[in-house]
Amino acid sequence: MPLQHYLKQFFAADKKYGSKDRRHITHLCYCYFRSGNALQHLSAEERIRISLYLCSDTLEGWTGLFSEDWVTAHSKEVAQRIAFIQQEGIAFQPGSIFPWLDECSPDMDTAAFTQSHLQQPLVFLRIRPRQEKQVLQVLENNNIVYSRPEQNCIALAPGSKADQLLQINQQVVVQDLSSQRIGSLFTHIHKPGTNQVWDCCAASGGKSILAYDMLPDIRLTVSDVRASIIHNLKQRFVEAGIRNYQSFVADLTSKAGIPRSDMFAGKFDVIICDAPCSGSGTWGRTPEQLTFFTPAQIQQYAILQKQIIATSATAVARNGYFLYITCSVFKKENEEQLAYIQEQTGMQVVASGLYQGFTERADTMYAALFVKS
Ligand SMILES: C[S@@+](CC[C@H](N)C(=O)[O-])C[C@H]1O[C@@H](n2cnc3c(N)ncnc32)[C@H](O)[C@@H]1O
Repeated sequence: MPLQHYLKQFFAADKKYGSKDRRHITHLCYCYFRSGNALQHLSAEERIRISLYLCSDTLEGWTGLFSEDWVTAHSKEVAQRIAFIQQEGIAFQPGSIFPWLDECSPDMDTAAFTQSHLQQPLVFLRIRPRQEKQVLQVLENNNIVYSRPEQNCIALAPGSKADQLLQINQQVVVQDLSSQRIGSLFTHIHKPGTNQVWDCCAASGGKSILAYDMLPDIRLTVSDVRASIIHNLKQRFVEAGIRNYQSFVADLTSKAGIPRSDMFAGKFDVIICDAPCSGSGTWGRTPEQLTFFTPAQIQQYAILQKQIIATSATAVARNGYFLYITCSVFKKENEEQLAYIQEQTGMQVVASGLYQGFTERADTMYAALFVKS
């Protein structure tokens, strides 16, 4: 169970905690998990205290937990906070926060990646076409502090109220920076006429809305193994103004899972395969995974991904495109799947790479775009 849901249930079951208590307990639990596997030799209390020191940009409200020299030495820079606690004799190796570095994509800056878990990622919004002026006006009128890492991207501090002031899905979509950058791969797609696009692991449609906003003349088909998430997608599409699309529920581990699979062969100009994965590029948002993840899961995901690829890739039309995406940092789910797709389908790589969002307090993702010439 995600920590967020666990805490919600915990607070609902015991009403004695006021809103400030809930906020503080939540913060301490998240700090505790952010240190991953690095401070496991300490007692829980001490681990919470040291993690709090490492993860906080400011000790305001918490100074009573630390001696005066610790408070004075506290820096805004994570690297300096790490250096200080090491100098104080606490055995802390940032590399142990995330102990599966050998499994990671070779291109990754592993030192920066492990350290990034000590900081909560930002919230990113994607401005939808023709909404920029109104969106910026709302942010300015409400004195919201933001930055723009990309023309259509708004980066906000966690807990910012901006999403309550804007029309979500209509004016902006909540979408991580790396997902937004993956959208630029759609600029490689050149095809006259209608683009038949199948988002085959659609969840609530984040990538579908991105494709809708970026590809001209698009006809969407969406599916997922979970009926409940397709229900959410339909609601979201209403808000996003997407009307003409087909949807169905399908388990793509085998062709038998697709209704009328014979109708699908070679039908789609673009297939988006945003596959189920370990999510290891997003653990800055769910740091409890650093404690509960077991490496055997990497292989399980890799098998599931291969099955989904094998089923969905047969539906790519001649001169069509296949976009494989994960939010994982593991090479078994990324580069090794690229090799598998090439080998199994003969499709050619147009572009591929790891989107190292952790350098900008965003998620890390992998994408590979193929063409079937
Ligand atoms: C990474 S999420 C997709 C996120 C989505 N594209 C977005 O942008 O919001 C992967 C999705 O794959 C779905 N999935 C898992 N196993 C599947 C299977 N066997 N067949 C089809 N979809 C599956 C999950 O239900 C999940 O919604």
